[in-house]
Amino acid sequence: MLDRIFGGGYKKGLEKNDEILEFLRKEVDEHKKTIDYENEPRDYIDAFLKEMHRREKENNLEEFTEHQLLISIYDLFSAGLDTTATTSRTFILYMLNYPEIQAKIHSELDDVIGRENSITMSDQSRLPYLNAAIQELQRIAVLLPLGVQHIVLEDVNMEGYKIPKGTTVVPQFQSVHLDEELYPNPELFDPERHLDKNGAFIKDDRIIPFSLGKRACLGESLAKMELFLFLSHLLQKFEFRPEISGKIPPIEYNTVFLRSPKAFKCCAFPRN
Ligand code: HEM
Repeated sequence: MLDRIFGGGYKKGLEKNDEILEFLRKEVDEHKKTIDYENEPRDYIDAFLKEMHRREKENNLEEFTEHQLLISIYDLFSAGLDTTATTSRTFILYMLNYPEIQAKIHSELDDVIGRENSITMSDQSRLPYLNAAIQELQRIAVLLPLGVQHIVLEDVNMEGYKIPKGTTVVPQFQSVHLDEELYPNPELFDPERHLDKNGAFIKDDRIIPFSLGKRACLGESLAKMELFLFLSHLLQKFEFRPEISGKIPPIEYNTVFLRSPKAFKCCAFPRN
């Protein structure tokens, strides 16, 4: 039935799913052969296997099963890879469309870090313009326009609306991120929105790309670190220009689960 709706895509999806799980199963089997239960875990799989091992002795595995291990690795990769990669791709697209902003980030990086020094998280507070550009990116990109569905556990009254227990709710980040009362001319990429008159970075708690609450993104701090380190290093080393001079790729998205820029080409020139 689902295949008739999705034109064969559902079956193919399930097959791909099995291939990924098989790949992960082999990794777990390799770990089982080489793990040293007495020593520090080498990685997440070791840590999980160690906990399984400890619980096996107590006959209390609960959710620490091998299936759960496979699914949680799958979750971490599927939630963690495309999200940061797509956000980075969106950033490059904006740099092509806003060369004057790219030039400002270049100049801040040159002044504060230089072109040869490696950038670490301890440099973050010294790069207010870059932080403002990343916050603006996460506002305007609206990476997950439909968030993740949740079910209301009890009756809720919200600003006069009654949401009965059991209702499925779908957060819409764009209703805040692109609200023109909060962000005049919301489609304009403008890092200056997030700087005070002295050029200091202002953190904006209304921008919530990682959602809120108990089920908010598990990888938020990792993702923020990744974005800062990837994007700062990319712009420290490269200048991004359109593939054909003057032909700037338009800001257009494909939206499935993620809002992802349509494929575009560009050139990365080393900044020597
Ligand atoms: C720019 C990067 C990212 C964005 C914008 C993002 C955004 C989100 C959002 C909106 C949710 C749904 C929260 C909810 O249900 O209300 C979520 C869930 C989740 N994210 Fe991320 N994410 C990013 C990167 C990552 C990374 C790097 C990881 C891990 C390596 C990760 C792991 C997860 C996991 C495991 C969940 C499910 C949490 C749960 O249901 O309890 N994410 N993320």
